[in-house]
Order: sequence, then C-alpha cells, then structure tokens
Amino acid sequence: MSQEDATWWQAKHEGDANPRAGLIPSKQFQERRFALRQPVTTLPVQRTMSRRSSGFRRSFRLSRNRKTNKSMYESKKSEMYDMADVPTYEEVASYRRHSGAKHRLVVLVGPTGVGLNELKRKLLISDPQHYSVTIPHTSRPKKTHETEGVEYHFISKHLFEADIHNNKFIEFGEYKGNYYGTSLDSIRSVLSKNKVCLIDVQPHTLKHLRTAEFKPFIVFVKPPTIDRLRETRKNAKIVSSKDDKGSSKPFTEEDFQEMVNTAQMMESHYGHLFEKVIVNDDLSTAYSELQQALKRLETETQWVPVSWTHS
Ligand SMILES: Nc1ncnc2c1ncn2[C@@H]1O[C@H](COP(=O)(O)OP(=O)(O)OP(=O)(O)O)[C@@H](O)[C@H]1O
Repeated sequence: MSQEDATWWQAKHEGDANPRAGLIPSKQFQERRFALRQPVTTLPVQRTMSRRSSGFRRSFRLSRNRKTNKSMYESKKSEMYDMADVPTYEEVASYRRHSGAKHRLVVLVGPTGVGLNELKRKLLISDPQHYSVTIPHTSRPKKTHETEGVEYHFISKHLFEADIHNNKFIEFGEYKGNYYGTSLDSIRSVLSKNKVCLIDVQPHTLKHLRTAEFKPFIVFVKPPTIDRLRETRKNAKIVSSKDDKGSSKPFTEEDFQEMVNTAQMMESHYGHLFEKVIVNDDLSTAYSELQQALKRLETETQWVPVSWTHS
C-alpha cells in the first residue's frame, strides 16, 4: 500500500476482508535484520553436517533405481548451504497455464531418506503418460544390459567435463571416478513432450532453476517428528552412507536425527522458496496431498514471480 517510510511499509493481504493496512519491515530494514541475525539456530546442526554429510541428498537416484540399482556419491557442488539471497520481497503476478503450454517443473526437496523417491515412484506408476523423470548422464562405460538413453546417456569423461564447464548440468557428482549428472536439456526434453517433469535436487540448486523457462513448483517434503519416524519407518530401509556399494540398511536413530536436523536447516535457509510443504508421516496421506497439489497446479491460478510471466 505504501513504501514511503524507509523502515516500515504498509501492506494488506490480497483478498483480505479487513480493509486496514498493517506494517511490514521495508526491504532495506529486512535486509539489515538478516545481516545482524546470529546464526545460532544453525550452528549445532552444521557441526553434524560436516562430520557426516549423509543428510544431504544423493541425487539422480530414481533413474538408476529402476532396477533397484541404488548407488551413491556426494555432490560435487557441495556448498549445500551457500546463503540463498536474503528473502525479502518478490513481486508476483498471477499465472495460469493455458492448455498446450509446457507444464511447470515439479521439484522435490527434502533430506535424504525422507521419501522423495517413493513419492516420485508412486506418481510415475499412477500415470506414466503424464509424469516423467529425467535421464541422467554418466561417463561410466555402458553395461551390456543397458541401452543408451534409457538408464543413462553415456558420454565420455572429456565431453562430460566440457559440459560441466558450459553449465549444462543442474547437478553433477563423481562416484568411483565417474561422473553422473542431470542436464538442463534432459529436463527440457521431458517438458517438450508435454509431460510433467519430476526432479529432486539439493536445495542450493533451486536458485538456478527458478527461471521463466522452468517455472518450478517447489515442494518440500518434511519428516514428521522423530517419534513418528520411529513408528512409521520400522520396516523401511535407507541406502547406507557408510559403505560405497549402495546397499540398504534399516534406519538408525542417527539417521532419524539427521533427517530432522537437515530438514530444519533446509527450511530455515530455503523455506521462502517452498510453495508446498508436505509432511511425510503416513505415506499414502503424503502421496495424496502431493497428487492433489499437482492437480491444482494444472487447473488453478497461481502466484509466480512477475518476471516469469513476461516471456
Ligand atoms: N511415509 C513413509 N512411511 C514409511 N516408510 C517410508 C515412508 N516414506 C518413505 N519410506 C521408506 O523410506 C525409505 C527411504 O525412502 P526413499 O528412498 O524414497 O527416500 P529418499 O528421500 O529418496 O532418500 P535418498 O535421498 O536417500 O534417495 C524407503 O524404504 C521408503 O519406502
């Protein structure tokens, strides 16, 4: 309503019945507050993270997961928590996808083991004509049972490095001397087939995906309380972070703790980018919540950054 005062702006909730404006901190004031804020809440968690970084996502799983061939590696771009831009204000505009236009990119974010693959898998099974995932690239040699462009796009190490240099990957990592990565073109390829592309990424890559081209719908999948984790994950398995064969093992107390801590950190650093938060307590409830959110995305009007509506 008014940005006249340097410190406090007047604002009103869109659609609010109450006609009176309230006060919100100005952009400049908000930035100053962030600069002064002590990172007290994140310090103990960060210590855990640096000791063992398995709380972070090991990406590109799903595609390799098709034959339960889970393997893992740590991300190369391991600056997981580089401060995102200070969240203050972003001008938005209403957006509604018209029929025939590309779908918004659906991005799932969450700590490792929270259930992102499980949720993606359920969506894919529910409607394989509608949902799809990207095909990752790798520099490792193709195995005899594999087909180019099915499990992976197989390219040479040299070409992989050139593509890294040319920023063709949204994420990449190295595992046992081979590169693995998700290219921007692999996302484009799914979207151009008029399918909904599902990806999961580490949150520091979100800022590179927030473009008019992808119009990402970012869903944060959050663990429930530690008590509920103990109850619901009794029979679940997580890919072991300690051995490099990618074998799975039951969750430990430490895994649960790490999941909860990482989720807290992700939320405090990137929460302003999440358009939907889903607590993965009961799996089928979480799944139907996700399914409904994605359905709404296709039928209802949403607020998106104004720059996404210019192109
Ligand atoms: N709500 C739930 N209740 C019980 N088990 C669950 C639930 N959600 C996921 N799981 C189980 O937890 C395990 C880890 O799930 P999943 O592999 O989907 O996690 P992820 O987030 O993709 O992890 P990663 O980053 O390690 O690949 C799987 O065994 C999965 O079946």
